[in-house]
Amino acid sequence: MQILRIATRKSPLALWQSEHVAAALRAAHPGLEVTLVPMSTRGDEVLDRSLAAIGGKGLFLKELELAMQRGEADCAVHSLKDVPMELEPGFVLPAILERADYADAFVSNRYNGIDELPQGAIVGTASLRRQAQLCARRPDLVLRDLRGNVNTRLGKLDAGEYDAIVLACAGLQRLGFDARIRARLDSPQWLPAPAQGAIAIECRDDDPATAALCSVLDHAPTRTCVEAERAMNRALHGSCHVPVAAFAELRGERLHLQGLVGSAHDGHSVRAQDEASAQHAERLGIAVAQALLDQGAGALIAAEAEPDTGPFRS
Ligand SMILES: NCc1[nH]cc(CCC(=O)O)c1CC(=O)O
Repeated sequence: MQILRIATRKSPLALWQSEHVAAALRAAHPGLEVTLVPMSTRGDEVLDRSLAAIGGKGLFLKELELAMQRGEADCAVHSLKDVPMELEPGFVLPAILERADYADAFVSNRYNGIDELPQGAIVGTASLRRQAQLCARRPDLVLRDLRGNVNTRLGKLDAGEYDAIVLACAGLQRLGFDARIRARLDSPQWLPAPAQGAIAIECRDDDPATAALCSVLDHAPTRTCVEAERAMNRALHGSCHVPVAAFAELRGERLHLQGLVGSAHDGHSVRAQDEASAQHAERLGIAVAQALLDQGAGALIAAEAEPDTGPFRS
């Protein structure tokens, strides 16, 4: 019998996503045995310092990629929004699964949305992208760092450390916390991280057998959308510690992309949007990035990109 070993982080969300992929692969390939290889990564262990400061890029992937190189696992499952814009050489993404809810969630035990928060309320998020959008909408809010996995973050909210927090709807829904979503923060007023809500499978590029097994889970419309979002982020230099948001959607044959670059400090932000044929996803991403740069996005990114300035990612 053929066996496929999936390397995964150990957080509840990572395990859920890997189990989800394992079940889909078993259903697609009767007779295939699929097992999980849970691993710790540096990104999971370092919770007290800014991830950006310790070299944010790919922190959650490195150990899983080493396991694939050592032959201890065949593939790895990731939240695509945590995957660097430039994949490590020697690796490919044979499948990007159909996107779940792309939106951010407003979570609070007392308030129903951002506009209901009292003056000076404390909102927790480690994401510069979320901080920038909060600050643009409500400059009076006090933004506080919030780290840890989804369960940990909800625990800190419940302990009274924050009036509200912002998380991804997809992660909450996957873990059964739908009922905690008090408001969906939706486009066009609020934009998600590039590729938020999409799960990707990674494998070695010299392992076509694994790639072929995984590729049955690929969802072409999702791939098209996230290609545009990631191309935009890449063109902006998009490491993960800049406040960049992007959301693409297909309307028939046309692909629409909205992008935002903001400041987590003064609420200043620039936005752009454009559309193209679905075949030109990458070109569309680059065009929207250029439109953002034309409006001064470069200075916003440079201002946030100094080492040690702060938290990371979305
Ligand atoms: N930054 C961590 C992370 N990576 C992916 C998700 C959610 C699931 C997804 O976007 O697919 C989360 C949690 C969050 O942002 O609330």
